[in-house]
Amino acid sequence: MADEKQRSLRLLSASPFPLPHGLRFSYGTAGFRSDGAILSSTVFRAGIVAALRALKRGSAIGVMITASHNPVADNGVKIADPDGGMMTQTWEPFADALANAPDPQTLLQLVLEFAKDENIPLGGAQSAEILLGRDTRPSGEFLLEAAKQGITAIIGAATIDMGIVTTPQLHWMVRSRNNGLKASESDYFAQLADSFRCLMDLVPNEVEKKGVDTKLIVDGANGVGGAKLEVLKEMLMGVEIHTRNSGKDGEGILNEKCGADYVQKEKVVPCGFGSDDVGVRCTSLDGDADRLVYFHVLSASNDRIDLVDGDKILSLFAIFIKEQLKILNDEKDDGLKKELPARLGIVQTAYANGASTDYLKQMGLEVVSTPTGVKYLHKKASEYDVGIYFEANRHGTILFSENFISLLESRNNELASTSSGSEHHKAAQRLLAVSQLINQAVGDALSGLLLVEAILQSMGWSFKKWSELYHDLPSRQLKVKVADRSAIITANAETQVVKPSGLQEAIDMETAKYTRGRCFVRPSGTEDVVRVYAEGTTQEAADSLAKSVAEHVTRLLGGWEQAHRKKERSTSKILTSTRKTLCGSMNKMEMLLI
Ligand SMILES: CC(=O)N[C@H]1[C@@H](OP(=O)(O)O)O[C@H](CO)[C@@H](O)[C@@H]1O
Ligand SMILES: [Mg+2]
Repeated sequence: MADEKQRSLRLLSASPFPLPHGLRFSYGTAGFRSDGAILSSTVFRAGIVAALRALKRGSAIGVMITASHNPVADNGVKIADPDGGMMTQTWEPFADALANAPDPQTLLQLVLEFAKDENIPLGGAQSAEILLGRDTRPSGEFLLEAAKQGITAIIGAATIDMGIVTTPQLHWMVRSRNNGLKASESDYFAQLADSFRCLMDLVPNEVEKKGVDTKLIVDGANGVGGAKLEVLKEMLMGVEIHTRNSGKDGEGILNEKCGADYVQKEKVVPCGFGSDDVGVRCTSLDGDADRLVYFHVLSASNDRIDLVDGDKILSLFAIFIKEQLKILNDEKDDGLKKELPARLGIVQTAYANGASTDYLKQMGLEVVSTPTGVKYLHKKASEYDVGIYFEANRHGTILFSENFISLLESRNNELASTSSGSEHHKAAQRLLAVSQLINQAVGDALSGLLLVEAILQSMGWSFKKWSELYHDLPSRQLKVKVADRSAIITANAETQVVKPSGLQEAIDMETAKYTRGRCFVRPSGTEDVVRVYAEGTTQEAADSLAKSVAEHVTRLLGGWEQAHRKKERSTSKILTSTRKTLCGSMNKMEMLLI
């Protein structure tokens, strides 16, 4: 045992991936993210964190190499906890410290101290599994190897390479494996296809007779989602899926002028779509297929779209779930009044369009707000029997509590024997199918789009009807580059600035100039920018509110333009020299692998 421990420590201190000089890495909104060329040390160290987490929890942990909607040259790494959710925030400071340890000795010291504090057995007495996945980025292959080396530097930790997968697939696999369920990619596809079929079988006859448009064109962002959908669609009935920008045969560049982030932010058609698609239901995934937005191409003569974003997808899901719960608890059908208590909660962030929040509240739903990032929304949603969360950019899912599912299952069994085929029974079956279809680990564009399709067909809704549920308030998002975005500290789910002083007062003063104006600023967790969001009753109002607040941000935090340019120059020098070192390491590693 002592020898094993010695070996582990030797591996750690011989870290083959030096920290790029002068850079700092931070476990942001969705893990570490940066230029893929400078991430190997970070990914190696994230591998160590994942291995320690797996040993601590005695369960499988996930490591996903992706930078989602970012440009193709970027990459990132995030860790999935045993339940398939994001790694607990309490470990983020350790992940940050490890990622920035200046030399192997400090790295080793940090690992030893942390393992001691957390009672993590180092020495091989306990074993642990880490599931690894990556998206289609070219730097992914090398970074995956860096992660493997970090993981296996901790004796007892073993890697299982799941290959190229979507982020939600990897999270789903971790969750399923830890729940003792089948967890391969084909199991994932089978679960989605089965539960989708179940929902389609339950489409009311009168709606089916009327006929609903079944054609859907999917923009795969030239990423992993398009290719996976090609496989999945072969297993589906009742929906006619056409994929574009699926990234095969060098079709296009990842996320470039396509994908959910582009479509949602630019509000224009993605590349590969045009006049032939006017009036057809279209959807865009992002680069790692955990986001999705729907749209209609409005006219053959320009690139404008009618966008249905996360807020409206959330509203559609909320209407459907609320309706099924109502039917289930409705006395009329068979006199079998048995209340199935279900606390339904809707979780949004400050980026949710104000019109959506008003709409959901008018429907009598409980709506709460959290800071940006799935980790906050997911945690909040899990406090409900049924919690639906979405970011406006469409990161989200529906969570069902274990207690609710077990009550629902027994209710379903009871109804199957007493009133099979009744409306109560169908509602119970639909809710169970939704809980199987929608990814319980994390937001998932593939399962999300199948649920949207099934609900539209169940309710007999056209895209137009859905899109006209409510009218978004005009909004504008701006990015402001400042020398140090961490100088902004926010409170109240990021709607108020606490520091620097004077900024919130300036925002309040500008906002007061507009009817129904709303504006907030926060430092991005994934890009080196401060984000400004503004809403108003007209586009001009939203634009001008955002612009004037952006000027205050620059006034109070800027003035460091020069410093920023200096920083960029030195970063680009670092990047060039790191790329050279990296090529050396890659060659060395290839030799090692051979
Ligand atoms: C306004 C916005 O779109 N923010 C995005 C973006 O976070 P920022 O911290 O704002 O950079 O990336 C996150 C991870 O993908 C996503 O969760 C979030 O919604
Ligand atoms: Mg993503």
